[in-house]
Amino acid sequence: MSEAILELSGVTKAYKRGEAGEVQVLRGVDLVLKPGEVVALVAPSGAGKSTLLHIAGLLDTPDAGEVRVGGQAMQGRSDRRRTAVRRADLGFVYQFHHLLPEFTAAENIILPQLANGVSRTEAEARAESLLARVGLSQRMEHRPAALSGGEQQRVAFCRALANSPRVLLADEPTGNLDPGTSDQVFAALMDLAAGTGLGALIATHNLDLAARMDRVLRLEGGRLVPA
Ligand SMILES: Nc1ncnc2c1ncn2[C@@H]1O[C@H](COP(=O)(O)OP(=O)(O)OP(=O)(O)O)[C@@H](O)[C@H]1O
Repeated sequence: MSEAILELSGVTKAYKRGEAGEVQVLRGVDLVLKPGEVVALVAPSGAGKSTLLHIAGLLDTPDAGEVRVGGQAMQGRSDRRRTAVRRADLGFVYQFHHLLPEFTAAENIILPQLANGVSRTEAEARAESLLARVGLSQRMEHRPAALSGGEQQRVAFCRALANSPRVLLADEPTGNLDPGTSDQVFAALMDLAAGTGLGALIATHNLDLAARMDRVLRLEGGRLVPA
């Protein structure tokens, strides 16, 4: 549908495995993500979730098939164009958040905005507002090492949303958190997503969490099927 913010069709991907030939990980993945939809991606370890998220996030290219972001086909686009779309339209959260340790929580959210051409004043205001939405106003000037795991992960969500992406892609974002903290981070995500039209594709092994999202898709035999 034209209103899709992220669309994958017939996406395939294989990796070479030395002498042993190749492993076909994705065999025709179809996905339509609409604005405001939060979709869980579940699959056993090794099924290809990270591969799929990397392709959806324009960090890797499929062997065949199409990826569209905001209706724009990405196939055959230059690296420069793909990077521009990735910066403007996509946000990422990883299990291990990769916050920059030498910078404060606020700076971690400000820097990606400066890289995207936003003025410092605007970037600071956005960082402040995002951190306030996840209850971290009092932690803005702390460095990651002075924050708890849940706090760091909330900062990572804010950073992913710093440039107001259309789509958030998250790989096991609550995997290293205890259940209470994981709930807290998830609630923060839903709060941030609500009303902004942000769509999210979230890989998780946590089936309780998955069940609270709008839809659950399972990666099975290299394809996505409703769970
Ligand atoms: N660069 C690569 N070269 C060769 N094989 C790879 C490469 N990346 C991934 N694979 C293989 O592709 C398959 C899918 O890997 P992927 O990391 O996408 O799975 P996953 O579902 O994210 O797993 P997990 O839940 O354990 O993170 C695995 O068999 C993996 O070994």
